[in-house]
Amino acid sequence: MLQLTNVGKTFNAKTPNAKVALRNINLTLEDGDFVTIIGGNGAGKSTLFNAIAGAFLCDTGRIYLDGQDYTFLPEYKRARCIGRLFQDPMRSTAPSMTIEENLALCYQRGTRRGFGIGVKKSDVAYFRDRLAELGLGLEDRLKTKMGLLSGGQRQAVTLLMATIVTPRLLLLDEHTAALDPATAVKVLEMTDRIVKKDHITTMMITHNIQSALELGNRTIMMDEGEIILDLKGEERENMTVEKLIDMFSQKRGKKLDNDRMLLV
Ligand SMILES: Nc1ncnc2c1ncn2[C@@H]1O[C@H](COP(=O)(O)OP(=O)(O)OP(=O)(O)O)[C@@H](O)[C@H]1O
Repeated sequence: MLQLTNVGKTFNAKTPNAKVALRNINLTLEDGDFVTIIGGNGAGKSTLFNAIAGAFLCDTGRIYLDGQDYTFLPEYKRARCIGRLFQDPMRSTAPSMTIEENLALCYQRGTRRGFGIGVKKSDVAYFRDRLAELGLGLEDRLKTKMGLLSGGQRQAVTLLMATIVTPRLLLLDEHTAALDPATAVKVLEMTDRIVKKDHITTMMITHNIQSALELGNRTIMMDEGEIILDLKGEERENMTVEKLIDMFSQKRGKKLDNDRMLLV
């Protein structure tokens, strides 16, 4: 379970450039919740992920994951339990290392077998099986360097790397936004399959409102550092993109503004 209480963050505090990026965020996720997150430009979505992952310490509030207080834990320690994917698939991988070496690094980190890029023979069969599940034929390319893969293939392997040891929390920051539409659909299907199979508590930022309403079991909308809508159950099932945009305008007295947002 993830719990955020009164989390706040202001960048450049006490300067003319002060920017309140998170305002008093209160949020509880149950185990296995899959929450999609939408919001306009600068709403605070990535900052929320940075706060949870420990890219900086928050000014106020506390963060708990599975009962452990993460508030002051350094980022590298949180990374042992929090998987994170970014828009750029290369960000979390070593391009000059092979698929199996990249997977081995993540697998070893989880099982505390020490570091180094040695790949255990006994693990190779497991990697092959997990890669086969992706349905991209990558199980026969274990020795291919990550840098030679297409964007979609890389993101699929990155997803596997982040989940090869089941994380307590998975943060997906527009992880399909840089892919062509057909590949994005494939990677989203993979994501859904893995998250459901391993019952992973997941948060996914997306600029596609339709897929935000279709994937997962809950949708949060942010604006100006606040959570302004939290949809689940029947209300979410009956929600449409048009209704959501209307709700935003009514609540905030302005139009939803995101140059990358897909409104249809
Ligand atoms: N390191 C930083 N220093 C100063 N301001 C920052 C920093 N990181 C984020 N901000 C500001 O905080 C606000 C929230 O940014 P954030 O990146 O979280 O928005 P977002 O919802 O992810 O937006 P987008 O969809 O445009 O990526 C923005 O005004 C942004 O300029």
